[in-house]
Amino acid sequence: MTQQNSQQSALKLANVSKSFGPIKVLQGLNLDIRPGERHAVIGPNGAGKSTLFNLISGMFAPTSGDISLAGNSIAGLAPHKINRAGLARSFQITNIFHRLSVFENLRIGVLARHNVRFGLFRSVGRMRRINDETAEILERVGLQARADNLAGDLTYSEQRALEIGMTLSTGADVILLDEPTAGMSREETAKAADLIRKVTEGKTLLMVEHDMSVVFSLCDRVSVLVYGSILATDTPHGISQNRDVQEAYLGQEEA
Ligand SMILES: Nc1ncnc2c1ncn2[C@@H]1O[C@H](COP(=O)(O)OP(=O)(O)OP(=O)(O)O)[C@@H](O)[C@H]1O
Repeated sequence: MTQQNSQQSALKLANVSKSFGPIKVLQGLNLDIRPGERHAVIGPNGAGKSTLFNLISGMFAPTSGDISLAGNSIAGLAPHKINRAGLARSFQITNIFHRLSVFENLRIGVLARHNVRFGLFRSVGRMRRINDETAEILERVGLQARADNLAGDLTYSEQRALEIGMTLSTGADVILLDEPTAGMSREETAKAADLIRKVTEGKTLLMVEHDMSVVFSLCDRVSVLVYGSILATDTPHGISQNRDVQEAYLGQEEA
């Protein structure tokens, strides 16, 4: 394994542990995500994947250890501060504003990026710039035809695309996606994987994903989380050949 210092990491977790009272959910977890890579975290149910994402995005503070973004510690910061520092997360449970239009949903992130509060457009020029940037994200996630529809009226997979657009709209360099293809048909899954590949170009992606076809087609590296720590990190092919992983996780499916 190559050792990298935190300067070379887009996101780094060093010896991170998290307990809820007596329950140790994560223990001595190390993870080093390189700039520009697409990285999946896989693991059995209850392994701690959601807890891991909650720590990175600031929903919980780690009990011990450090989390850094491009070399700067973010451990224990509030979610909006972590977002400002350059990390955006989409949620496993759809987290969009159903009564706002698709365009308005995307504009929220763009406004936040420019530090503008609702209704306080100070100039026509600024408003135009914000609307132009929103339109660009709308196009990137393929929802132009739905711009004026209420987000609540979109199909499920369109809502997931909107969610991805919302993570992009804040301008973050590091994107966390929590099971972005959960609940999709095979065809929708393939489309979603293509979309994720396209929109994360030049960004760093960390995703929790159960669908191994998505992991294999999309990700540069995979980390396997078992019982609250990382069992292995490798290329998808390396992971599929790893005996420890087969025994702990994949083996169950291949048996
Ligand atoms: N707030 C909490 N208080 C107590 N225990 C918790 C809390 N949050 C999570 N846990 C426990 O931590 C363990 C890991 O949960 P977590 O949701 O992180 O796993 P996961 O890998 O995301 O699982 P799944 O794939 O089923 O979503 C579980 O045993 C869960 O019961």
